[in-house]
Amino acid sequence: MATSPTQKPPVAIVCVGMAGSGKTTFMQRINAHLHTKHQSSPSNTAPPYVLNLDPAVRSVPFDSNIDIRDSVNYKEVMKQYNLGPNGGILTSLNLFSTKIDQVLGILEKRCLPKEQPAASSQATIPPYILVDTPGQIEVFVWSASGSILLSSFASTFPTVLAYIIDTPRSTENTSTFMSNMLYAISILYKTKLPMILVFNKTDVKDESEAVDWMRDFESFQAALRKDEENEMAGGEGSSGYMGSLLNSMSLVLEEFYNALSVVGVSSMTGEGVEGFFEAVEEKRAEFEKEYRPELERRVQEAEKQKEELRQKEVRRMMQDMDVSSKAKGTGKYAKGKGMEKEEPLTVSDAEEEEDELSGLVDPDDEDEDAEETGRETFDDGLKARYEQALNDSSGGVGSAANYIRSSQR
Ligand SMILES: Nc1nc2c(ncn2[C@@H]2O[C@H](COP(=O)(O)OP(=O)(O)OP(=O)(O)O)[C@@H](O)[C@H]2O)c(=O)[nH]1
Repeated sequence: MATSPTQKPPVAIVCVGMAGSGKTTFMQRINAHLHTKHQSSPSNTAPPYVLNLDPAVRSVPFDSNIDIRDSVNYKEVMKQYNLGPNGGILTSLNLFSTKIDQVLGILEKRCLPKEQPAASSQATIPPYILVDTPGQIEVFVWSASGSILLSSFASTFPTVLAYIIDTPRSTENTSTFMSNMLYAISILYKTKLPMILVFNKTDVKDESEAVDWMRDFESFQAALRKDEENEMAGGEGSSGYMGSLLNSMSLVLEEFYNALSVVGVSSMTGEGVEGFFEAVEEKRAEFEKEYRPELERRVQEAEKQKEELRQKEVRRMMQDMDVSSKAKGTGKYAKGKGMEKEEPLTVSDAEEEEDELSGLVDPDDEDEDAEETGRETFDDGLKARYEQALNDSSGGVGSAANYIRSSQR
């Protein structure tokens, strides 16, 4: 049995963008494109796996394999918790993210390559996982649940962000364009995932102007000057401090632009979709080369911290046991173990001491000594068992607590 070499794990494409930028239409377009590809060649490609994470959407124009609306009722959440629309979306996402282990379980089962006979070349796993997100981009990108969902995807699949931009609106003037780019940069640094800028709605206005502004500093300068003149003539534009701010920012952003793939797409006509999937494949390679090692380093760091915490717990427990032994007068603080010999207080004590020296021992005293030794052995045994329980456990404190609980039953 061998794994078919053609079966790569799917790339998770997470679509984010400002409200109305065309995320859902774009999702519908790329979903349709992959389904058409599957129908024309069923043995080479499987259909995509689709997730809808927008709890507030009324209807989605594509079939989702996993839909947040099946698990969380957004309207009910708003009513129950007395929330507004954004709070409702955030709470719905929080509730959904508590089930992320189950979602990942399903995704792993359906989307990860399985062992299959080498002879079989049939593509059985989806080539892509498509994820639609809520229109309120900040609710997803800046919330704890958004981070949990994204990092969970990225820990299992190569994950790429598709940042959808409304091209006609975004290239209206230089300040709108710059605001959009700054938003993209903040998401890139927040999520630390490879990103593709998708200039959408190219049937209305093509992406060439935006790409020029990004790649050619002179061209952005020219656009800025035009905006200044426009503002002086009473129109909308950017002059004065705004102009010089935009000027300096365009210089600073050069580095950021270089890290991005840029594509122009019309979700209406389907133009540019092939180019988008080429960019996704580039980003898959980038994810494996740059992001995967960084992710693994972070996982190792977290494991190391967990181990250190566990070791600290073991030491603390051992110290606690020493203290309790001291309180009982057993263990290393027991009689005859490094403690100063006490003066006899009474005549009978002195006689007992003499008897000990002469080898005459009272049978009752023998019992006491045996009891003492027994207690020491018990303490040592208990220590060893605590140590064993803590060492065996991977959950540290929790497992020690379980051990204590079970030993009390
Ligand atoms: N001309 C044109 N219109 C588009 C294109 N893509 C989307 N639209 C239109 O843009 C509007 C918003 O599209 P949606 O897909 O609902 O945008 P969205 O980002 O999912 O919106 P929210 O989920 O509300 O944030 C709709 O009227 C679409 O028909 C495109 O490529 N060309």
